[in-house]
Amino acid sequence: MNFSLKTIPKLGAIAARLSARPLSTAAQVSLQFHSRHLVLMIFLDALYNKHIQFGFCFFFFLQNNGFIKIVEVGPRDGLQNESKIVSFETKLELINLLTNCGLPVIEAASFVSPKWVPQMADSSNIIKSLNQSHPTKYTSLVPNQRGLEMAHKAGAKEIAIFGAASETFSRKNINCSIDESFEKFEMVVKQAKDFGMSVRGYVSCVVACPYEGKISSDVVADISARMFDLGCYEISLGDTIGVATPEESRNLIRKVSTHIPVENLAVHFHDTYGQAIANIYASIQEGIRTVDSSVAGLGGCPYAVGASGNVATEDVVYLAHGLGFLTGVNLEKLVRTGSWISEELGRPYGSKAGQAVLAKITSNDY
Ligand SMILES: CC(C)(COP(=O)([O-])OP(=O)([O-])OC[C@H]1O[C@@H](n2cnc3c(N)ncnc32)[C@H](O)[C@@H]1OP(=O)([O-])[O-])[C@@H](O)C(=O)NCCC(=O)NCCSC(=O)C[C@@](C)(O)CC(=O)[O-]
Repeated sequence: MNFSLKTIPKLGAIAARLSARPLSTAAQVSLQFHSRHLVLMIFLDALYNKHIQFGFCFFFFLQNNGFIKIVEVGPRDGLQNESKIVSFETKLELINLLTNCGLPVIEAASFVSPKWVPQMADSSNIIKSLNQSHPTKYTSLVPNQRGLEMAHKAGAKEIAIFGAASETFSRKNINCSIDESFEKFEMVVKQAKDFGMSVRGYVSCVVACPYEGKISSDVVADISARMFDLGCYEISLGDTIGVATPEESRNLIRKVSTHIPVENLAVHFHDTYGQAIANIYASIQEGIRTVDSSVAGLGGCPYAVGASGNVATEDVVYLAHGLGFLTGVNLEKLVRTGSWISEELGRPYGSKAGQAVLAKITSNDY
């Protein structure tokens, strides 16, 4: 391999990250500008020179350190709370635009009761209209057997079950106790696996509940472990009402990751108190590499009054790229998508990074 003056600081940066030390300023700058090319260059170089072991090490590094997987929840979590019904065409256009931005996972639908969440009533048609063999994975919420059957019939390849660490929230959200929800989930996960689907799991109210207040991290760890043991490949920790602070997020991840490997955890922060980006930064420092977010910061949970939208995907992408991680997401396309859907919904554009990039795009200075 040819080492150049350009590659040395970048390799130093990788080594620094591997040894969990902070990046030097020079390395941060060089990573921000060259990381995509560097990744490709090192990997191809390793293969070309038959440095197979090095190639595998690097691939392992990429899998575990260099890539932040963003789970875009805008079309589901973002839209489910909109009071005016969003047309099928607009939803589909949104999902297709997000796919075109390079997002690896998009939560596109929700097979829940249309009486409870009318906005998601067209989920079957949405899933039927998506190309399920596209590299972007499309996932859907499923609360019970009925929802699973509908998702399967529509052609869904992945579902997400959703429970809570609060008894009251569980009853308000899915009309059953935590234990009853696990009885349903057990059957849903088993049948989903028989259908060849993969299953993600959500735990809501991981820091606090809108009805019960503070939630113990021991309870969260226990519920998350129960869900993981059912066969979910990933557990997303939901700060449903967006009250967490970075220290609380850090402590929570430390606690839950004593039960579940950190690679199988995701974070899902709402931004009610403007702490979501700080919480994600703390989570990344604790080893989290999967982050849920919503384009333009859309959203809110219908059963958590006052909770604001998810952290904006644009802000997460800007943070991740700034830290030298890859996301596979084209920020400019994402910003155009975020600005478009905000206009469609008649809302102000809810991403700080998005607003800044948009100002540059429109002044031709990007
Ligand atoms: C779970 C249920 C269905 C129980 O609702 P239920 O009323 O107890 O259910 P049921 O079995 O008695 O059925 C009642 C009616 O709903 C129908 N039904 C039953 N199931 C389905 C289904 N899957 N799809 C379509 N229809 C369904 C069923 O057929 C029946 O219809 P009817 O006979 O009256 O005409 C209901 O409580 C529900 O739909 N809840 C959904 C709540 C929801 O979507 N919340 C928002 C998502 S969670 C969230 O946002 C948090 C998260 C994930 O983002 C993470 C975070 O931020 O914390």
